[in-house]
Amino acid sequence: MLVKSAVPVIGGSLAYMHDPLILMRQLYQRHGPVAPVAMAGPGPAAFILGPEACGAALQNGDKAFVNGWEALVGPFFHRGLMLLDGPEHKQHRRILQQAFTRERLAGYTAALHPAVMSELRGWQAAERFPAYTWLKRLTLNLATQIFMGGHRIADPLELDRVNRAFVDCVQAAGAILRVAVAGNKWHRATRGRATLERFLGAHLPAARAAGGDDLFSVLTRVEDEDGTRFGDADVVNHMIFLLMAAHETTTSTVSTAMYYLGRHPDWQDRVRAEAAALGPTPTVEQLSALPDLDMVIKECQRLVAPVPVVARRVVKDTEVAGRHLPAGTRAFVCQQLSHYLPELWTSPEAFDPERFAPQRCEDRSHRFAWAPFGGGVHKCLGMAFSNIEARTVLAQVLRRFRWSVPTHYAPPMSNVSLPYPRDGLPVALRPTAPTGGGRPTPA
Ligand code: HEM
Repeated sequence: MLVKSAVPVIGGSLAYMHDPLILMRQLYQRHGPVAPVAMAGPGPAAFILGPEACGAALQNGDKAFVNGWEALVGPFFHRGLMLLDGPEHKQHRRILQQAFTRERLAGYTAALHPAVMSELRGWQAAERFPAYTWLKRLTLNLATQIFMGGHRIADPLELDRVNRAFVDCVQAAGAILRVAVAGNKWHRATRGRATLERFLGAHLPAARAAGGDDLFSVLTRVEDEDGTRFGDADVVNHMIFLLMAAHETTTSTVSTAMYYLGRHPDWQDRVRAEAAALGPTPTVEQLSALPDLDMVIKECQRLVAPVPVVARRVVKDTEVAGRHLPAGTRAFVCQQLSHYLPELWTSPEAFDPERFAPQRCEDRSHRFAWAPFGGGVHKCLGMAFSNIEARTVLAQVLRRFRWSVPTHYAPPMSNVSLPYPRDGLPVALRPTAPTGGGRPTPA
């Protein structure tokens, strides 16, 4: 029986929050690719470990798995694409894909440049510049501009309220107390979700009429090959989920890159040279052809996967890697462990972007050796957009600043929901061309 040999009850959740990688390694050593684990929540739970088992669960050959996100983020990201299953998921994905074509990407990218430039004007040289805190603010403001059309639809005060409501929804995903009690995270998120629904609902007719290139406008008119479009409620639900899916993950990638580039000035100089060769408003094609930056970003997503685990629920008895998984099991697919397995990667703890170079291709050691964007029918729909956004932000930061972190500094990570540096990632930030200093105060 799966739960019998589980690590002590609540042990799994606490051990995960302490250090997910240590927990995954221990379970893999003790149990192999399917490990029972006691995680907070109803019913038995198992970690799916190693590339073979992760691949099998993600590809879901016998349709035994459905998404398991509802209990974790469901109330606030209700009916987002990742929370749908079966034919309904397939149909919504088909329509949503039309919002992420190469042509649309070019439109979003053109809007990204001025927005990033304007955000970076607030960055100033400092000995302890909290890079993560500022990146988070930057990507949130980018989402408001690129996704919602920004100041076209609302004044800055209203947009601030919307941003706060959105942050409240995201924070509830990691709440320990998962019921609303006046003033707690769950309560704030419940109000936040209502604010977002009201805001987007009120602006939807204008977004439809505007026919603009921002994601909100685009979602009101995209259709699949049969001409099926989203209803108003679906547009709102997808917008709220997309804001969440895009924000934390891209922030994590860029912040991890700032950390490792701060520790490795040789790599920082290499990628700065690539960024410097770009014009101020590079196209999607130009941003896609930056081999050093590409390797750095992949390496950062390997070392700190923005989504270390994806959640599934077993709906009929099945087998993974020869191990029985009964219906009702909550399955956590741990792609982060695969990123550190010594049988797949040379010196997996080391920052070594060239492992992705054509002559080494360590990521091809197994189809699921490197899987920060998941796999199967739920594979990330925003992968291309996120790559362009991360490259745009990093290229602009590299052109304006150089930075470093102390030799033995490693950021203390929070793993309550998606991983982030609890100390805001302080870096010593200097302009590439000296223009004076100042002490930053993020809002
Ligand atoms: C570094 C950045 C990102 C990472 C690492 C990431 C990772 C992931 C992962 C692992 C999944 C699969 C979840 C599952 O299988 O249950 C996923 C799904 C998804 N992501 Fe991303 N994501 C990123 C950025 C984005 C962005 C920028 C967007 C949108 C603009 C986005 C939109 C989505 C959507 C819509 C899904 C659901 C796909 C489906 O269920 O069919 N993601 N993402």
